[in-house]
Amino acid sequence: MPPRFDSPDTLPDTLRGGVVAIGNFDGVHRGHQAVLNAALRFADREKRPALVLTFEPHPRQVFRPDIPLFRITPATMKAGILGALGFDAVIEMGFTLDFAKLTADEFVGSVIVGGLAASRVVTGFDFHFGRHRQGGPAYLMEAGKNSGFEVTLVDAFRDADAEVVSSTRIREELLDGDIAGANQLLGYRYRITAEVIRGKQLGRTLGYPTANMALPENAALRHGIYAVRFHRADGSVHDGVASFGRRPTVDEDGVALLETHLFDCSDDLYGETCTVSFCEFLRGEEKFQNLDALTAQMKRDEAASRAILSALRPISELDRKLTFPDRAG
Ligand SMILES: Cc1cc2nc3c(=O)[nH]c(=O)nc-3n(C[C@H](O)[C@H](O)[C@H](O)COP(=O)(O)O)c2cc1C
Ligand SMILES: Nc1ncnc2c1ncn2[C@@H]1O[C@H](COP(=O)(O)OP(=O)(O)O)[C@@H](O)[C@H]1O
Repeated sequence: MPPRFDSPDTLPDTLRGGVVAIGNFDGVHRGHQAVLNAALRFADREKRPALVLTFEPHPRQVFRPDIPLFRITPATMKAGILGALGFDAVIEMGFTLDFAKLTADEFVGSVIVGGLAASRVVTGFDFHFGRHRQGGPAYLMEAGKNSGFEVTLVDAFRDADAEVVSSTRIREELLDGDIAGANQLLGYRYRITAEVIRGKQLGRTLGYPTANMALPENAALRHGIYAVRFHRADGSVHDGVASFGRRPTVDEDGVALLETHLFDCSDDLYGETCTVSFCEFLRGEEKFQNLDALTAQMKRDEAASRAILSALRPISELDRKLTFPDRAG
């Protein structure tokens, strides 16, 4: 995890004067990675620290608090992924309605020049900042000339079908259960981090103990069964099969839970913060007539998941670092 700051004003001198990628980067998807990798290359070439300036909470949550935003990458996960990409620090600038009132000039003066003393700013083609989104790409280029920092604007990144990769598309695919599609756009396997909580203690009696996690209420992931890799706090990785949903067979009106059965672990996981990497969608959630029918299906799910996971390969260098940390090197 790289160091995280809540304001550029608290940066140590060693991290000032860097190459700074600016954006919300929810998901850190392939489009974001095009911007982020450009910043990393410049930082490497120019022997300067590589930083990300992002905003917390997500500005959309501040402007539209009535519409809960499903974050693909909450702040801590985002910082972890940025660290895996190679960034030296992440600045998670507090975003408030007052902060949003800064003019583009004030933002450049107090944040880019004052706080960060940026040598170069790298953003996407459509990044706007300052009151009423008044500062766009042309404004930023001009400000860079006047204030002495370089500006790099990175074009929209498109997938193989020439469609722009976006967080909105990824949210739609997660809701559809198209994990393979979402993973392709992310450039790594979609992951969720949460604490393991207690459930009904029924799983163990079925021969399928499951590590239960509560997800945010608005987690827009399709209910169903998934082949997953499970990352424990000690860094160990375990293959497993997970169910996300309301468990209609055993729980009439329960809340949706993510429950993972690990194939090769019998430890007590309660209270541990763990991460689940989603590798493939197996089937939708069903209501079974009895527990025998459910466990018979769970056995088939386990077999399907084992077959998929035994042949699983990284889809990128980033995915190798995140999903296959034990096979690094
Ligand atoms: C591989 C797998 C598949 C599952 N499929 C279903 C399902 O289709 N329908 C359902 O109601 N519950 C399903 N479940 C959830 C089980 O009902 C649940 O894990 C079990 O009741 C244990 O609950 P507990 O962890 O609270 O003890 C599934 C769980 C696993 C691990
Ligand atoms: N192979 C395993 N996979 C998942 N959890 C396991 C495993 N072996 C032991 N456990 C432990 O058992 C708990 C799950 O047992 P279970 O009977 O399903 O209870 P609960 O309803 O609280 O989830 C997990 O939270 C974990 O602490």
